[in-house]
Amino acid sequence: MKFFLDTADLAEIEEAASWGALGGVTTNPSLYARIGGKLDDFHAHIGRICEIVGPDCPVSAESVAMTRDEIVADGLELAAIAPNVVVKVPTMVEGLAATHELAQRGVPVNMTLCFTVPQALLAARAGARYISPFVGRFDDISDDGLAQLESIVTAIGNYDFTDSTVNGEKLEIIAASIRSANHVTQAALMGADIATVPFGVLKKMVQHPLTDRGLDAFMADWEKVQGA
Ligand SMILES: O=P(O)(O)OC[C@H]1O[C@](O)(CO)[C@@H](O)[C@@H]1O
Repeated sequence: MKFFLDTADLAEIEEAASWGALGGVTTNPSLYARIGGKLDDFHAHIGRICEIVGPDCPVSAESVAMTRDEIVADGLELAAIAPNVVVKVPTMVEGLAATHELAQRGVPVNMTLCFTVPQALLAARAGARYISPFVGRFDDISDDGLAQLESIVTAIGNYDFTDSTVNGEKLEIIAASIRSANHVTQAALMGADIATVPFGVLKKMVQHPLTDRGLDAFMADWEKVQGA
């Protein structure tokens, strides 16, 4: 499993990148609004993220257009920011058509707001590079987000999907809307390719009380050795 950071916050991205386990970044309009982002700085901000993570880490930037032609135009502009930009497109009819065209023009697409197996299969058929099923938002409405993710992982895994770009990259599933380290564990066990996690969850993934307790004991014993 690869880990993407789900944030538009440059300090969080810099910190997570320094840990050496960061595989990419996902942003969305809400995350950009959360850091006080301004419309006319959006492209430059995505460029800064791409620079921090380097060319091997995909950075998802979302189109906010609603028609296929506008999404394609938007997507081409976003893709021109840096070679590692992935255009995020909502799973809807106009989004499918735009994904198909963008992929054929060599632009990798991450289909977002994906909740069901039929949506995921259509996104895959349209040529998406990534599909982002949301886990936490199902939990928010008293449904089982992990069970929904598992259905999508199983259904997509029944076929051999590649995206529609020239090189035909393997389609990857991004477990999105992740709320806890346990979401990550379960997503990995069911074989999701990627988890995109908020920085708070990434920090929790490193922690365990037995690690803390063991470290305290080792440090205390080492003090004894030094005093002997
Ligand atoms: O439910 P949340 O925590 O807002 O997460 C929404 C998800 O949507 C995405 O835009 C999907 O890629 C991610 O950025 C995020 O994981």
